[in-house]
Amino acid sequence: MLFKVEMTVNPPSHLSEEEFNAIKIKEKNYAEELQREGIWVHLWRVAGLYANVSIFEVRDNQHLHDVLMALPLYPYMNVSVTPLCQHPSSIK
Ligand SMILES: O=C(O)C[C@H]1C=CC(=O)O1
Repeated sequence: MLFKVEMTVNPPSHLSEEEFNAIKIKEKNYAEELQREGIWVHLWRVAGLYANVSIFEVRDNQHLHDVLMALPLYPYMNVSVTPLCQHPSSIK
């Protein structure tokens, strides 16, 4: 199942720069692992914003939920999920 996921990061004011950077390193490692596994299929920065537009390929809704809940930055993000299906004019 394919989903478009939009994430906007809201850096917390109660963490030091070092504490937040440590979370960002964990997030980067997890994001790279999910990309290597073929789960995080596309990851695009939204120009001018601390936000991304992503495509996830997962087994089911529960799988997507588990993947998103495990994001180290999840507590500091607004996340929006849109289910995708085949476009009738797509040649893929
Ligand atoms: O920077 C972001 O958009 C948030 C998040 C997504 C991947 C990653 O490494 O951090």
